[in-house]
Amino acid sequence: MALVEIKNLHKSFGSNHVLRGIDFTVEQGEVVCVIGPSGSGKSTLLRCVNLLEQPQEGQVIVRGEDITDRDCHLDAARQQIGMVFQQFNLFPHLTVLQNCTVAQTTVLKRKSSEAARVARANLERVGLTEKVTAYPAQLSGGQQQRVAIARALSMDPALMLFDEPTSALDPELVGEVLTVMRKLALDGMTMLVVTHEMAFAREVADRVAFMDGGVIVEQGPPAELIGNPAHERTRTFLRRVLDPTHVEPTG
Ligand SMILES: Nc1ncnc2c1ncn2[C@@H]1O[C@H](COP(=O)(O)OP(=O)(O)OP(=O)(O)O)[C@@H](O)[C@H]1O
Repeated sequence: MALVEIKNLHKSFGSNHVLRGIDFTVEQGEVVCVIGPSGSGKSTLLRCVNLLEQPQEGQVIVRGEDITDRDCHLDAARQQIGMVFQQFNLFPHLTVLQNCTVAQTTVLKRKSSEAARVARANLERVGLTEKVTAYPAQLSGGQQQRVAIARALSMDPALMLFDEPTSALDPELVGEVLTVMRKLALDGMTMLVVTHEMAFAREVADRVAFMDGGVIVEQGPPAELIGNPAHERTRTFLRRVLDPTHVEPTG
């Protein structure tokens, strides 16, 4: 059984039909990167998987449970899914450690000593042990994003969603976040990653999906999808992102 199964997912905002029937699975331990042009619906797809958005049609099934079902226990379903956003969304008035313990104590009802132990272990995983008492404003963007990753990991998710986790970072800080993500992938974490970092997709992903116009146009192993895409839409997109100086011929 796939860890996540998405069936015929549709999502509209008013008359804007953003997701137009997505069928997609993520297997346990798999790293899947979703690439595609701006506005193609990548973030909306992740937000539907995490139920930050309610799809109008279709199902998201996590470990056999349909989390779009009204009777599903939403909090329990969400706990299985960690999400890292483009903006780090840390609480500015809480320390690094507190940012990583607050949901553990309030949502999972862990004792504060246990929450702190789990948080420290995850801060060590992202290389930030020495920053536990710092506040977000005292950290670089790359460090803040690594705290956001440690915070999500501290909830013991079955699946981690990443929505363009390096897009808000200065270029010199991108590498440290990708290194942490690469390590998680090697540790066997199941990850669904929306990214423009093609080198990461090529080197780390087990599978890459190209999304355009609210559908998955094609998907496959990175060498195939990036190296030898079947669809012209994919080739056009890849030409643009792999060679930003490329100018499409007009007329
Ligand atoms: N909460 C919302 N309300 C209204 N429209 C929305 C909302 N969220 C997304 N949209 C619209 O849905 C479409 C797809 O947006 P989405 O952010 O999913 O695309 P994307 O592929 O992630 O783009 P980008 O790479 O620029 O982040 C856009 O037209 C966007 O304006």
